[in-house]
Amino acid sequence: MATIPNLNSLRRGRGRGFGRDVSRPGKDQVVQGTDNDASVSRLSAVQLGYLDDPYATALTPPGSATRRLPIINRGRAITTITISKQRAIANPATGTYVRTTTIDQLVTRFLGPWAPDNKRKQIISLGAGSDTRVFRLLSLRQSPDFVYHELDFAVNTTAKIRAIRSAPELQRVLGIDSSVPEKDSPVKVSEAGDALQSPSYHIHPVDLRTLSSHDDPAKALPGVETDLPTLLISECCLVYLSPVEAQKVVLWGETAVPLGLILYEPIRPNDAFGEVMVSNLAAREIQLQTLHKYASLEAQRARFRDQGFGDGQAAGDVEFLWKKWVSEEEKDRVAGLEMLDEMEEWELLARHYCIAWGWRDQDDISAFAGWKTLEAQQGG
Ligand SMILES: C[S@@+](CC[C@H](N)C(=O)[O-])C[C@H]1O[C@@H](n2cnc3c(N)ncnc32)[C@H](O)[C@@H]1O
Repeated sequence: MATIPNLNSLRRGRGRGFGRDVSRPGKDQVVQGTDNDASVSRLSAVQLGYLDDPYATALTPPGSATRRLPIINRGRAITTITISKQRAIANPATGTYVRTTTIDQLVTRFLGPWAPDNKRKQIISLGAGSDTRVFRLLSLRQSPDFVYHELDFAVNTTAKIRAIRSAPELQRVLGIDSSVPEKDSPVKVSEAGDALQSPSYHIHPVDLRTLSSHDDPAKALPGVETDLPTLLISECCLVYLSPVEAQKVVLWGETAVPLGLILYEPIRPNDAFGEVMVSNLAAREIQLQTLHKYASLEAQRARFRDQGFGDGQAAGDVEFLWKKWVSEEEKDRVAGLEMLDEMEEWELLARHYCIAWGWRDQDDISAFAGWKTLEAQQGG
């Protein structure tokens, strides 16, 4: 089986004082474990035909595959509880159909159609966990016109690199050829097995809370280029940081301009469904630290304005995105996959998750031009 060369030549962050993972046992372990929810839900959605993702199996821990409820496959969710007739599904990590396809659309428009002379772009995925997006993108674009960085705690980056080492389909996408001597391979893995570097894809073991102590992203994260149009993605990640820490991560990202930001987060914690969602999470010792501060679509948009995005911000909850961004043909296809008899429940659930996106073009660079025509939701 092909393996990734384990070269000692890659210097890791440890001991060099930059953006390294200094995570703490206990609370951090619970947060790190939320990636498992995300990967299991992704695999469930793939196995049932919601998503076409040939990399989901390889990146889901063996033996953890479970079939999720239909409303979770279509939308997203967490542990089930009964409030009168309604169940608050509250899984902090589930990225499935609506969220995945919506973020895919934003990412595709940011990258633009592939062309040999495309200006390179950069994507930084915060708390990427076992996400498969980079593999899907690399397999679609003949010659990558982007560089993709994934950041997460070392325990999760190590697990991901281990999965890559044992999955030929992932290695093929990265251009790893087992017949090529290690020293000539374009893919380098750190001695500890927690960092990976290649021309188009980097995995960094880093605690996001340490990033803001470094002004220079290129020094904090090897391979980050500060002159490329850059998109930060947080799929249910910044919500685990305190509001101040989360803001510092975005401000840190500003040093690479122009900057775009996509957030996928729960909202509306103060109605009956939201309260149960919060208490379900608390039972798992999970606290979504920014949830009450950014509790509505309007609060999410204000968050972007406060962070200097001005008018370049928009948001929609999952119910809106399903209605407006998914074609009728695709809705019919998805509707035929599973019986969904909990329509009210689905809508309730879908109103409690949102995607917010913001962009800051500079000097008329049009990296985010494709976002400006997308329909966003008005109101709170
Ligand atoms: C709910 S999972 C989402 C994973 C992935 N973004 C997805 O949607 O499939 C949250 C991820 O954020 C990571 N995370 C949370 N806080 C972090 C921090 N301070 N530093 C690095 N990673 C963090 C967790 O380890 C976990 O992998």
